[in-house]
Amino acid sequence: MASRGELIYPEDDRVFLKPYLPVPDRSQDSNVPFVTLTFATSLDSALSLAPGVQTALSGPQSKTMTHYLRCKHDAIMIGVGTAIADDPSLNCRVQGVGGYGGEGLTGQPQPVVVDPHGRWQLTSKTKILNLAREGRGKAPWILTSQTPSVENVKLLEQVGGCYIVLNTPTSTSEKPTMAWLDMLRAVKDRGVESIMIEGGGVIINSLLAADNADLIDSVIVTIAPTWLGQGGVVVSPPRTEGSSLPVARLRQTKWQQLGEDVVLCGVLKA
Ligand SMILES: NC(=O)c1ccc[n+]([C@@H]2O[C@H](COP(=O)([O-])OP(=O)(O)OC[C@H]3O[C@@H](n4cnc5c(N)ncnc54)[C@H](O)[C@@H]3O)[C@@H](O)[C@H]2O)c1
Ligand SMILES: Nc1nc(=O)c(N)c(NC[C@H](O)[C@H](O)[C@H](O)COP(=O)(O)O)[nH]1
Repeated sequence: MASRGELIYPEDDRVFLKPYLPVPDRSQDSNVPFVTLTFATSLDSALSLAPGVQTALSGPQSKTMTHYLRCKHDAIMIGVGTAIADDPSLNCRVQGVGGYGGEGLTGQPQPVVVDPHGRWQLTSKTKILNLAREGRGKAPWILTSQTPSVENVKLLEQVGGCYIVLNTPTSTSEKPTMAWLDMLRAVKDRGVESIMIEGGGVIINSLLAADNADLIDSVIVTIAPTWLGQGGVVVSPPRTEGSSLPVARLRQTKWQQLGEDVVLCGVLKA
């Protein structure tokens, strides 16, 4: 019996997800990891009420599914917008899969934050650093394209995290500047065989865009029965200029009701 606050993911539900999970050794010949794109969305395709606002969409069952997914991947990636908005933990909190609360770090995903322009100011109160200090999650890697601040490096390295500086051309504007292939190769070079990419909007929309969608192996979306309304952070990837075709379509789809939500799984590759 689980005590209060513990998450449990039933065996039957695990079977449903299996075809979409990373296959051991599958990507050994590849120079990028197995990529699962996963997020929770409203009926109007919103991830949150507004940029910078953390918005609970998943109910308890689908939230547990997300945590189970975390333990099935070597790494978990978010954008700096999400890091700043959510002050996330990025650990797996499902009972019995290892890693949380005294079982060491086995089974915990490596958090990776995409922060090309060094927007994320770490402090002694940053949740993920404290969790790493307490052995309840791994210390993050931060992918950046510019030299990080001395203060941030110190706080990060104290708990075992690091910056990974990618030598891609930078711009002075706050526009994404790092190529997906370079980011995924960088983590693969450090031993990551599988990664789940959780968001937010800029991350998801740029990954789903035509040039990058081939990098995605699986898509697992939680759809919550709610409309967040206009002004939210929306999943709606850009269409190739001049094209009147849809950006992407899922194949091999399966749907599962989890509590009041539905979980949609599929693949993008033919
Ligand atoms: N519902 C969900 O599943 C879910 C998941 C994640 C985040 N969220 C929410 O989404 C919101 C944040 O979304 P957002 O769009 O503002 O931020 P984001 O997390 O997508 O981060 C955006 C930033 O990440 C960097 N970035 C993204 N793609 C990049 C690329 N290809 N190359 C280089 N840098 C890149 C850039 O600095 C960009 O400004 C928050 O409100 C958060 O709570 C919801
Ligand atoms: N599955 C899911 N359902 C949601 O309703 C929601 N808001 C998110 N958001 C995704 C986001 O990437 C992380 O859930 C947060 O950044 C917080 O992560 P923690 O729980 O603190 O580890 N994800």
